[in-house]
Amino acid sequence: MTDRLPHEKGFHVSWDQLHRDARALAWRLQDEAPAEADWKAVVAITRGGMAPAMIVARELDIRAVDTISVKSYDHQTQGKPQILKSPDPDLVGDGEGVLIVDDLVDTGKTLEVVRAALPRAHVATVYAKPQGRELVHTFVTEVSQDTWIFFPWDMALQYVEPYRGA
Ligand SMILES: O=P(O)(O)OC[C@H]1O[C@H](OP(=O)(O)OP(=O)(O)O)[C@H](O)[C@@H]1O
Ligand SMILES: Nc1nc2[nH]cnc2c(=O)[nH]1
Ligand SMILES: [Mg+2]
Repeated sequence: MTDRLPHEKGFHVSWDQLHRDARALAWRLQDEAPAEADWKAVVAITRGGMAPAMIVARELDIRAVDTISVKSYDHQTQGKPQILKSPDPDLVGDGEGVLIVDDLVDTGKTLEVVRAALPRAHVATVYAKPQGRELVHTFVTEVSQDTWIFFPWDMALQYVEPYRGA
Protein backbone atom coordinates (compact mmCIF):
# COMPACT_ATOMS: atom_id res chain seq x y z
CA MET A 1 0.00 0.00 0.00
CA THR A 2 1.34 3.47 -0.84
CA ASP A 3 -0.02 6.96 -0.27
CA ARG A 4 0.80 10.19 -2.00
CA LEU A 5 1.12 12.64 0.90
CA PRO A 6 0.01 16.25 0.58
CA HIS A 7 2.92 18.51 1.52
CA GLU A 8 2.08 22.13 0.91
CA LYS A 9 5.10 23.61 2.61
CA GLY A 10 8.84 23.02 2.46
CA PHE A 11 11.19 23.33 5.46
CA HIS A 12 14.76 23.47 4.15
CA VAL A 13 17.50 22.55 6.60
CA SER A 14 21.14 23.47 5.95
CA TRP A 15 24.11 21.50 7.35
CA ASP A 16 24.71 24.33 9.78
CA GLN A 17 21.12 24.29 11.01
CA LEU A 18 21.13 20.50 11.30
CA HIS A 19 24.34 20.65 13.32
CA ARG A 20 22.88 23.26 15.68
CA ASP A 21 19.60 21.39 16.09
CA ALA A 22 21.27 18.01 16.67
CA ARG A 23 23.51 19.63 19.31
CA ALA A 24 20.43 21.12 20.97
CA LEU A 25 18.93 17.62 20.99
CA ALA A 26 22.05 16.26 22.72
CA TRP A 27 21.93 18.94 25.40
CA ARG A 28 18.27 18.14 26.05
CA LEU A 29 19.11 14.43 26.29
CA GLN A 30 21.89 15.09 28.78
CA ASP A 31 19.21 15.84 31.39
CA GLU A 32 17.31 12.65 30.56
CA ALA A 33 20.11 10.06 30.76
CA PRO A 34 19.32 6.96 32.86
CA ALA A 35 19.70 7.87 36.56
CA GLU A 36 22.18 5.13 37.44
CA ALA A 37 24.42 5.40 34.38
CA ASP A 38 25.04 7.17 31.10
CA TRP A 39 23.57 5.93 27.85
CA LYS A 40 25.26 2.65 26.96
CA ALA A 41 24.78 2.98 23.20
CA VAL A 42 23.30 5.08 20.43
CA VAL A 43 21.31 3.38 17.69
CA ALA A 44 20.85 5.44 14.52
CA ILE A 45 17.84 4.75 12.32
CA THR A 46 19.42 4.69 8.88
CA ARG A 47 19.88 6.42 6.85
CA GLY A 48 18.52 9.80 7.98
CA GLY A 49 19.40 9.26 11.64
CA MET A 50 23.10 8.72 11.00
CA ALA A 51 24.32 12.32 10.88
CA PRO A 52 22.21 13.40 13.88
CA ALA A 53 23.28 10.26 15.81
CA MET A 54 26.95 11.00 15.16
CA ILE A 55 26.55 14.55 16.46
CA VAL A 56 24.59 13.40 19.54
CA ALA A 57 27.12 10.62 20.27
CA ARG A 58 29.96 13.11 20.02
CA GLU A 59 28.30 15.63 22.32
CA LEU A 60 27.39 13.02 24.94
CA ASP A 61 30.69 11.10 24.59
CA ILE A 62 28.98 7.81 23.70
CA ARG A 63 31.38 5.53 21.81
CA ALA A 64 29.11 2.54 21.08
CA VAL A 65 27.07 3.39 17.99
CA ASP A 66 25.00 0.89 16.03
CA THR A 67 22.29 1.11 13.37
CA ILE A 68 18.83 -0.16 12.62
CA SER A 69 17.90 0.11 8.98
CA VAL A 70 14.26 0.84 8.23
CA LYS A 71 13.02 1.71 4.79
CA SER A 72 9.56 3.16 4.36
CA TYR A 73 9.73 5.93 1.78
CA ASP A 74 10.65 6.14 -1.87
CA HIS A 75 11.14 9.89 -2.15
CA GLN A 76 7.79 11.26 -0.85
CA THR A 77 5.77 8.06 -1.37
CA GLN A 78 5.25 5.98 1.78
CA GLY A 79 5.16 2.19 1.81
CA LYS A 80 5.16 -0.47 4.54
CA PRO A 81 8.19 -0.06 6.85
CA GLN A 82 10.63 -2.95 6.75
CA ILE A 83 13.62 -3.68 9.00
CA LEU A 84 16.49 -4.35 6.59
CA LYS A 85 19.21 -4.63 9.29
CA SER A 86 19.04 -4.93 13.11
CA PRO A 87 21.55 -3.71 15.75
CA ASP A 88 23.79 -6.14 17.66
CA PRO A 89 21.49 -7.83 20.22
CA ASP A 90 24.38 -8.25 22.68
CA LEU A 91 24.85 -4.48 22.68
CA VAL A 92 21.25 -3.25 22.73
CA GLY A 93 19.24 -6.02 24.44
CA ASP A 94 15.64 -4.86 24.86
CA GLY A 95 16.73 -1.22 24.55
CA GLU A 96 17.32 -0.42 28.21
CA GLY A 97 19.89 2.42 28.45
CA VAL A 98 19.91 2.77 24.67
CA LEU A 99 19.29 5.99 22.80
CA ILE A 100 17.58 5.70 19.41
CA VAL A 101 18.16 8.69 17.11
CA ASP A 102 16.40 9.63 13.88
CA ASP A 103 16.24 12.82 11.86
CA LEU A 104 12.46 13.12 12.12
CA VAL A 105 9.19 11.47 12.95
CA ASP A 106 6.35 12.00 10.48
CA THR A 107 3.48 9.46 10.60
CA GLY A 108 5.34 7.44 13.27
CA LYS A 109 5.25 4.22 11.24
CA THR A 110 9.04 3.85 11.27
CA LEU A 111 9.18 4.35 15.04
CA GLU A 112 6.36 1.87 15.65
CA VAL A 113 8.53 -0.82 14.07
CA VAL A 114 11.70 0.30 15.87
CA ARG A 115 10.02 0.62 19.28
CA ALA A 116 8.53 -2.86 18.90
CA ALA A 117 12.08 -4.17 18.36
CA LEU A 118 13.63 -2.15 21.25
CA PRO A 119 10.74 -1.44 23.63
CA ARG A 120 12.81 -0.04 26.54
CA ALA A 121 14.90 2.39 24.50
CA HIS A 122 14.69 6.19 24.70
CA VAL A 123 13.65 7.65 21.33
CA ALA A 124 14.93 11.03 20.12
CA THR A 125 14.41 12.88 16.85
CA VAL A 126 15.58 16.30 15.74
CA TYR A 127 12.25 17.22 14.10
CA ALA A 128 8.73 15.98 14.79
CA LYS A 129 5.37 16.26 13.06
CA PRO A 130 2.18 16.07 15.16
CA GLN A 131 1.03 12.66 13.92
CA GLY A 132 4.11 10.86 15.23
CA ARG A 133 5.13 13.12 18.10
CA GLU A 134 3.76 10.82 20.83
CA LEU A 135 6.20 8.07 19.78
CA VAL A 136 9.20 10.29 20.57
CA HIS A 137 10.50 10.92 24.08
CA THR A 138 12.68 13.92 23.14
CA PHE A 139 12.74 16.21 20.08
CA VAL A 140 13.83 19.76 19.27
CA THR A 141 11.54 21.37 16.68
CA GLU A 142 7.98 20.63 15.65
CA VAL A 143 6.84 21.27 12.08
CA SER A 144 3.29 21.02 10.74
CA GLN A 145 2.01 17.79 9.19
CA ASP A 146 1.67 19.34 5.72
CA THR A 147 5.36 20.31 5.63
CA TRP A 148 8.06 18.31 3.85
CA ILE A 149 11.47 18.62 5.52
CA PHE A 150 14.37 18.84 3.04
CA PHE A 151 17.69 17.70 4.51
CA PRO A 152 21.11 18.93 3.37
CA TRP A 153 22.15 15.49 2.11
CA ASP A 154 19.23 15.59 -0.36
CA MET A 155 19.98 19.06 -1.71
CA ALA A 156 22.60 20.93 -3.72
CA LEU A 157 23.36 24.58 -4.34
CA GLN A 158 22.11 25.62 -7.73
CA TYR A 159 21.73 28.68 -9.89
CA VAL A 160 18.49 30.71 -9.66
CA GLU A 161 17.35 33.37 -12.10
CA PRO A 162 17.56 36.97 -10.80
CA TYR A 163 14.27 38.39 -9.54
CA ARG A 164 14.24 40.86 -12.45
CA GLY A 165 15.06 38.39 -15.19
CA ALA A 166 16.14 39.34 -18.71
O1 LIG B 1 7.41 8.69 10.75
P1 LIG B 1 7.45 8.11 9.37
O2 LIG B 1 6.26 8.50 8.56
O3 LIG B 1 7.69 6.64 9.36
O4 LIG B 1 8.67 8.80 8.59
C1 LIG B 1 9.92 9.09 9.17
C2 LIG B 1 11.05 8.34 8.51
O5 LIG B 1 11.08 8.60 7.09
C3 LIG B 1 12.40 8.93 6.70
O6 LIG B 1 13.18 7.78 6.44
P2 LIG B 1 13.11 6.98 5.04
O7 LIG B 1 12.20 5.79 5.22
O8 LIG B 1 12.73 7.93 3.94
O9 LIG B 1 14.55 6.42 4.81
P3 LIG B 1 15.98 7.19 4.88
O10 LIG B 1 16.19 7.57 6.31
O11 LIG B 1 16.95 6.16 4.40
O12 LIG B 1 15.92 8.39 3.98
C4 LIG B 1 12.96 9.63 7.92
O13 LIG B 1 14.39 9.59 7.91
C5 LIG B 1 12.39 8.82 9.06
O14 LIG B 1 13.21 7.72 9.36
N1 LIG C 1 13.26 14.16 3.94
C1 LIG C 1 12.09 13.80 4.52
N2 LIG C 1 11.81 12.51 4.68
C2 LIG C 1 10.62 12.23 5.27
N3 LIG C 1 10.09 11.03 5.56
C3 LIG C 1 8.88 11.26 6.10
N4 LIG C 1 8.62 12.57 6.19
C4 LIG C 1 9.71 13.19 5.67
C5 LIG C 1 10.02 14.57 5.47
O1 LIG C 1 9.28 15.51 5.80
N5 LIG C 1 11.24 14.81 4.88
MG1 LIG D 1 14.82 7.47 7.89
